[in-house]
Amino acid sequence: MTATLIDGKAFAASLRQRIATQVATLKEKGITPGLAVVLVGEDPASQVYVRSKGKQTLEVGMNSYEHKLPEDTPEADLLALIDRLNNDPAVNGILVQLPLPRHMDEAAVINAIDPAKDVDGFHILNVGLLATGQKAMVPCTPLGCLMMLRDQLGSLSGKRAVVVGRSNIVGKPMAQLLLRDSATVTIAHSRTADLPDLCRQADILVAAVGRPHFVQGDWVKPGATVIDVGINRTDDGLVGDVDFAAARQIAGAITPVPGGVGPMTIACLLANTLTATARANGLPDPEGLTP
Ligand SMILES: Nc1nc2c(c(=O)[nH]1)N[C@@H](CN(C=O)c1ccc(C(=O)N[C@@H](CCC(=O)O)C(=O)O)cc1)CN2
Repeated sequence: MTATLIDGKAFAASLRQRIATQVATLKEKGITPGLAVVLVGEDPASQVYVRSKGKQTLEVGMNSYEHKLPEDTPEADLLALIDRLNNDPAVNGILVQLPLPRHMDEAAVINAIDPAKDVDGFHILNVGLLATGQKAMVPCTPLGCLMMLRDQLGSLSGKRAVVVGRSNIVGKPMAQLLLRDSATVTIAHSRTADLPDLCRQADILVAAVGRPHFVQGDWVKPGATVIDVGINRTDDGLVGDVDFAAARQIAGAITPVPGGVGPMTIACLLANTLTATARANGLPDPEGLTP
């Protein structure tokens, strides 16, 4: 038996459709959500992502503001731009595309963003709110994974989840979200002892280590749901962190790369922008877009 494919591209398209409907309702009230995306430098992948973000923002009816700065921009100039965006009432969401050039202090830049406009959910305040189970802005990639998991499995309560990867952007917030849904969560990484054995106990296996085909097929528990967050450019093209061909023979359901988690990242960015806009205007959180 081969696993069910979790189609992130289709899921993201239907999520964007729901967001567009809710944006139209807001616009009837005279409110148009605005998302500002800042790109520093010319990293080719980042340029593609920023272009997609701008295009999809406009497609759902929001205003898009793009700021492209040269690679050698002084950090002070970036911080001054963030300050302007923090104080601009037309801007509800601010995102600084990562990675930043090496001369910049990523944490200082992220923490300069107004937490209420931090649609990436990377600000230290949002990290703390999520960790303590309070209303936060939630990082887009883990939020997208959670939506797909809930859709696939219904309740996550009592499931054993293993998250392979401990990054601030994916691994740690993913674990927080799974825990919030009452899964039993282990965060593992490349130095975890007996990692294959640990993964074989997982009903939900999330791979976010950034190493091509790191998770082998025989690490997967029969019937498990496998979420592959990896985006690795190799000579064989774009591949995930999971050996997809082998894992799909054993898993119950699995996300492909490309076409799995990736498209959900941008759809959830739009969802977060809508949420930030609603909160800024004293409205209830939009239906089905927050954890
Ligand atoms: N400020 C941020 N920076 C970065 C984030 C982020 O969430 N916030 N995440 C990644 C890059 N990223 C969005 O910015 C992103 C990555 C991948 C995709 C995607 O749709 N991938 C496609 C394949 C596209 C391709 O060919 O490259 C897929 O998986 O199907 C969207 C967004 C790092 N930086």
